[in-house]
Formats: sequence, structure tokens, C-alpha cells
Amino acid sequence: MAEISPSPPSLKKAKRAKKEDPLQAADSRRLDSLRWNDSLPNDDPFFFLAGSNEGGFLSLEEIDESEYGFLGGVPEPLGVEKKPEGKKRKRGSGDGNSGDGGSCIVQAEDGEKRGTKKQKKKKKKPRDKKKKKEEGESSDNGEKSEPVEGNAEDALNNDDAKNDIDEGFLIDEDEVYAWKELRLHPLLIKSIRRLGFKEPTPVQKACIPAAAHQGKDVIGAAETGSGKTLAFGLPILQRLLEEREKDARLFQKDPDEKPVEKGFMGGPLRALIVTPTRELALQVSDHLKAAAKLLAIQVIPIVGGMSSEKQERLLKRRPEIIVGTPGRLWELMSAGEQHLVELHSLSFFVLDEADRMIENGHFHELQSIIDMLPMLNVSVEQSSQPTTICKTIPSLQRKKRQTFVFSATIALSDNFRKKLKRGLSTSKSSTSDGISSIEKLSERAGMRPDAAIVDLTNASIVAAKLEESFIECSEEDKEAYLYYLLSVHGQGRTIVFCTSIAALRRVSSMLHILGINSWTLHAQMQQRARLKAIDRFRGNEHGVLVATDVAARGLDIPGIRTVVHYQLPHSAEVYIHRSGRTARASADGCCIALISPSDKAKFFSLCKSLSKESLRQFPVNDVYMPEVMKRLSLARQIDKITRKNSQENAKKSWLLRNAESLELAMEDSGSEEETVNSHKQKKIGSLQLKKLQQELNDHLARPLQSKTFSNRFLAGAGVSPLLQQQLEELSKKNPSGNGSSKENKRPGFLVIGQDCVEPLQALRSSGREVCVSVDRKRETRRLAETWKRKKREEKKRTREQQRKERKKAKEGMK
Ligand SMILES: Nc1ncnc2c1ncn2[C@@H]1O[C@H](COP(=O)(O)OP(=O)(O)OP(=O)(O)O)[C@@H](O)[C@H]1O
Repeated sequence: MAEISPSPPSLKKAKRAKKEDPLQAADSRRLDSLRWNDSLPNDDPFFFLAGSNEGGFLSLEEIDESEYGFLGGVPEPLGVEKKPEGKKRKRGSGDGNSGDGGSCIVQAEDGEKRGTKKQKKKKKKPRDKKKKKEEGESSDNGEKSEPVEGNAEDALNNDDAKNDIDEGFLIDEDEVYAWKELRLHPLLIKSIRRLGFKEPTPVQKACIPAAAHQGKDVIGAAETGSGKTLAFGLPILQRLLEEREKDARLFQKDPDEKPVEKGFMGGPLRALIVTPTRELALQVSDHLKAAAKLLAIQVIPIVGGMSSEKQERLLKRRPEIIVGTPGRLWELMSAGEQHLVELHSLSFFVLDEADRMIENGHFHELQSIIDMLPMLNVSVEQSSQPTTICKTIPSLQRKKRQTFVFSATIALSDNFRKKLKRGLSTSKSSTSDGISSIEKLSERAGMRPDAAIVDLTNASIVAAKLEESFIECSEEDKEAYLYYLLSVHGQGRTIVFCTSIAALRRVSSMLHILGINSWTLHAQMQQRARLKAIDRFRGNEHGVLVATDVAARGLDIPGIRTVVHYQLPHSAEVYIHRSGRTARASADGCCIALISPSDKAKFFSLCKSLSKESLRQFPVNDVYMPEVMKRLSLARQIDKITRKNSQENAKKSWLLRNAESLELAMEDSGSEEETVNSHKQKKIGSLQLKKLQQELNDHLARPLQSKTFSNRFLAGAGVSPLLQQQLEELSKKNPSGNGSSKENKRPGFLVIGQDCVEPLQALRSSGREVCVSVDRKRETRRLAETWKRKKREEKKRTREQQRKERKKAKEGMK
């Protein structure tokens, strides 16, 4: 096992490596070859790659003017064989509704009308049903297309609905016996078959019986991507369905009692789910919507950054389940929004990502929301305020409220683990630390001492199929290594996490200049832009998202293969959540931390908190680094000039604006000579920029390869799917079709290239295990000090002994 070196590797190594035979490096790799005889319109065979952009931009309609939703929740069944019709989803096709796991859907105001038309069409063309239904699925986030007319039983009795239900199952009935063992309602089983989940995940297996059948409160801790949303979502739906059926039976017995309004008109609020981020709320809401698809139960998201009026309109429909962020929820509650303050029938209160909720920025609003919840020992009649809407509260809804608290990192602290084992009732609450605050909040929300505690996290807490690694480099070289990762191993979706928005901006600007398509996500962005970024990232199979920790929790996007920690997070919890964006459910994935000398102390303590003794070092092939550094140096120069220009322009326009507002005429303060000079400077600057851009374009037009290769051969890593496709297309072109003469035709041209290897493969094949558990230097120092102390003590003891002996001898002589 090697030891982490005290200083970052020098890039001289890269230069040395340049001289090595690159074929040796490519030896063990699979080589693909492709021939073409086409005549090329340019001397450079790769001219056509310049400026090419992979990935389609999707169009979104105006959020504030339309219904919105986030189809991330329509879950991608993992490890499940789908029937062919269920599989038909395009990847990165540029269609906003066709991303793998769905996408952010915006539905225009006339959604209802369109929805009705679709239904009519369905009857006429039964063969189109499936297709239309899929479309309906991806647009059911809007208020008007909810399939919630009538109750669940009506839905079953309805022939059309029956046909709808029969379609779209991804798995057969006999395959879901593991779910049936959990005694879930038949309609829920049908929903699960549509989602394509063959069996419950361990956390679902553990939570559903306790929450749905024993009516217990639950504290749930399980790894990221383990299906916690349904672990609390299914018990909620189960209880609402059971109560609805019992109510229906009761009403038949007592014809005087009016049934509670159901279906389209909703009813009192039954479940309130609070999440720390808007994206997560939208995602959880869509996940539950998908699970409640056949149940005539309404689920809506209430989040900041969206039109309040629209959300108030949605609330007028009295949805049974609300998923929201503390800020907007409290804003509406404190404004007296009827549906949100009439909480007498609330049966579930859920804190998702509970440990994040107690951090600054959420705590006070959350506390205020919790204080609005009715006391559990007060009877419903006493606690409810008189209302005009809720005339009758069925007796069955008067059961105790259940509280669910979930997170992947709730049990990270040993103390909390111990406390969980001892039980909540015995713990003393204090507001001084976060752990106690979770307890305090849970108790305040009505969590009972006999709550079921489900802790399925292992010592390191990260997802089981996640491969963790690091690259040691200097702070300045982080950009180079990131570019290396994205261009040499740019397979699958990648999230690059930055801790600061300034770093995020710099990284994304560099990637942009270097021709790597990426999107950004941070808290200072408008909500519409945030959703758009996620939507586009989701729609691109090899997309790159540069994000702050706003994307660290909960985001469930299929196909994220790699997470890069460009800057280390502030806590182990955030590291776990960031890394957990990959290797979700049954999939695998890898994360790579870029560690500069100043990150080391943080990195060691992170490894210590996660009980890591060793970690893999990501294998970097140094032959690529000279070219990487060249491109980066050009990109940096371009960035510098562009920044300077835009700063000057901003300054100028600020001056002009202010002068205009003060009705002052702007005069050129400088002399004629100064003006001429400044013009000259500008001209030189723009010429320099053009030159640099051209030079960079020339480099980018060639696939990344080591300097020793001829341009007529591509070899080594770096033949991305995009390049592969472009080469294939070019090779298919008919030479006579473009009117070129025979003399102009190139001779047979051989392209040798290795399939782009994704980081996880590279890590598995040549990642080197490095000891990270202890800072060796510090440990050696500590051992040396202990040894010296022991020596000192030994000497002292010997001296004491000698003194005593001398004394004895003196006394003897007397
Ligand atoms: N029983 C199941 N079988 C297969 N896939 C499932 C199952 N339940 C949920 N999933 C899928 O697993 C993925 C992760 O689920 P979910 O988002 O609920 O995880 P999580 O534990 O809440 O993760 P995080 O801690 O990161 O928020 C989702 O895409 C979901 O659709």
C-alpha cells in the first residue's frame, strides 16, 4: 500500500511521460478501427469537430405562466427488465419530456383542454393509447391533468380506467410477491407494477410494516439512493386508501352522514412532507404522484421561487398530500392560507433530510410550522377551528398523527446512534447541538417514544456500490485534472461539486471555453433557471452539471456515473450526500475528490469521520497532460481578456446609467492622445483574443491525444461517443455525392481509437489503494515524542535510584 505523498505530483512527470511509447499505454485497451475513403473538404480531417456541441437544449415554457412539475420522481426502475413498450424513452434527444428519468415538465395554461382532447382521441384510436398515456404521464404535473375524478373504487369500476390500469405494467403480478408480503393495498401493488419495482428495498421492507400496519412513528436512516421516499410514501398512501375504504363502508351504514369530498376536490390536508430544497420537494412530490397515480389522491409541491398565486390556486383544490420547503410553507401558513392552517386532520408529518433541516436557514421556519401542528393529546373537535369547507371529519381520520424523520446521515454521529438505541424518551434535549435539535424537533412534532428506529447505515455510511477515489494535485492544476477527467473519461453524466459560487463560475466558464457543454446550479439562480439546468442535464446522456451543495441532497437523476468533488465539502454529511448522487438504487458509480495541499487536513479528518483507512488514487495517464495544459493555458488567457472586457463594459454602462439618471452629459475626460491609445489597446486586445480563440479551436478540433501521435491516427483513450458517431457518419458519405474529383480523394485512412472509458472502469482497472487513515508524519512525530518521554522518565528513575543508593551507602558508612 502506498502512502499519500506530502506534495502534489509535478507536471514535469507528464512531460517525461510524453517521451514514452504511447502504444504501450494503449496496449491493454480495446482498439476500434474505422476506415473511410471519403474526400474531405478540409485538410484537417477533424475540422468538422470544431465547435460541435453534444446534447440537445430543451425548451421550457414560462414557469410563472404555466403549471410546472419535476418529473424526476417518475422513477427509473433499476435492475428491472422492462417490457418493450415501457422502455421507449429517448436519451438526450432534445425532447424535454424524454429524458431517462423524465424531466422538468412545464405545462401551459390550457393543459386541461388539451388533456380532455387527448382523452377523446384515446377512445377513437385504441392503438395510440399507450403512446398517449405515456405523454399523459409525463405531463401530469399540472393541476389540470390530474386523473383524480371520483374515488379509487370508482376508478376500478370504470372500464376505461381498468384498461388504462392494465396497460403500462412493467412487471407481472407473480413477480411482486415480495411486495404482497408487506400487505399493501392492491391498488398500491398495481402502482408498483407500473413503476417496475420488483421488490422492496431493505429500508422499505423495514419501514412499511412498522409505519403502515403498526401505525408507528419512524426514524429512518439508510444509504443514499436506497428508496427512502417510498419507505415513508407508501405507508401514507396505504393508510389514506384504507381509511377511504372504511369510510365508504361506514357511509353505507349511515346514510345521514355525508361523505368527505374526495377525488378532484380533494379533502383536508392529511400529510405534510417538508424537504430542505425546492428541487427535492418537486422530486419527492412527483415520486409520490407516480405512486398515487391510480389512487385519486392529490399530491402537490409548495416551494419558493414559484408564483405564489399559482400555488394558492393549487391549494384551493385541497390536496391531501403536500410536499414543500419550510420557507414557502411558512409564508403561506403565516398568511393564513386555509388549507395549510386547517391541520386538524393531518395524519402524517414527515421531515425528509432531517439533519439538513435543523441547520441555519431552515430551523426557525420549521419550528414555526411544527408549532402550528395540533397537539396530539387534544381531541380533533377541540383543536379544529370552525371552517366552512370541512363540514365533517370522519372518525377514522382521528387516529394519531404519525411522524417520520428520514435521512442518509442522521446516524452519522456515534452519539446519535447510541441515543437512537437507548430510545428517544430517555434522551435529554438541549438546543446546543444539532443532534439534540433533531430529537427536540421530532418530540415537538409529536414523535412518540416508541418510534421504530430503522438504522440501515454501515460504518462508512456511503452507498454500497460507490467507489471512492482522489487525485492529489496543486490548487492551480485542479482545472486541468477536471478537464482531463471530462475529456478522456467523459462517459455518462457527471456532477462537479464546488463549495463556493465563485469557484463554480470559474469552473463553468473554463469548461465553456474548452468546449465542454455544462450547466450550472446554485442557490443564487432563479428557480426557473435551476429547473431548466436540471432538465437539460437530465436530457443529456453525457451531460456535466457544475453545482454547489444545493444539488447535494436528494437529487435523483438516472445515469449519473461520476461525482467530482472539485472543492471538498465542509462536512462529512455533505460529502456523503454529494457522493450519493451516483451509485443509486442498484446502480454503481464513482466519486473523485481533487485534493490540493491545503485540502489535506480536511481530507484526513473526512476519512477519519467515515472510518476510512485507505482510498483509491484515481489513475491519471500523464501522456495527455501536456496537451491538457496547453489547452488550459489558452483557455485561461481567453478567460482573462474576456473578463477584463466585460468588467470594463460593465463599468462604462454603470457610469452611463448613473449619468443618465442625474441628467448629466458624459464628456470624454481624457486627452485625444489617451483616447487614441485606448482604442489601439482595444484593437490589440480583440486581435489577440481572436488569435487565441483560433489557436484553441485548432487544438479542440483534434481529439485529445499525446503529442507523439500523428494527426492521421487516433489512438489511446478519448474517442468519445460523439466523435465515434461523427466519424461513422463521415465514412458513410458518398464520395461522388459532394462533387469532388477523384484526385482530391484521400487514400484509405485508419482511425484507431479506444472506446472512451468511464472513470469507474479506469478506477477499477488501475486505481491504486493509498493509505489515508492517518497522517503518517503526525503519527511518526507522536511516536517519537512518546519514545523521548519514556526515555526521560527512565533516566529520571535511574537518577532517583542512584540517589537513593548513594544515600543508603552514606548512612551505612555512618
Ligand atoms: N423498490 C425499489 N426498487 C428499485 N428501485 C427503487 C425502489 N424504490 C425506489 N427506487 C428508485 O431508487 C431511486 C432512489 O430512491 P430515493 O430517491 O427514494 O432514494 P433516497 O434513499 O431517498 O436517496 P437520498 O438519500 O439520496 O435522498 C429512485 O430512482 C427510485 O425510483
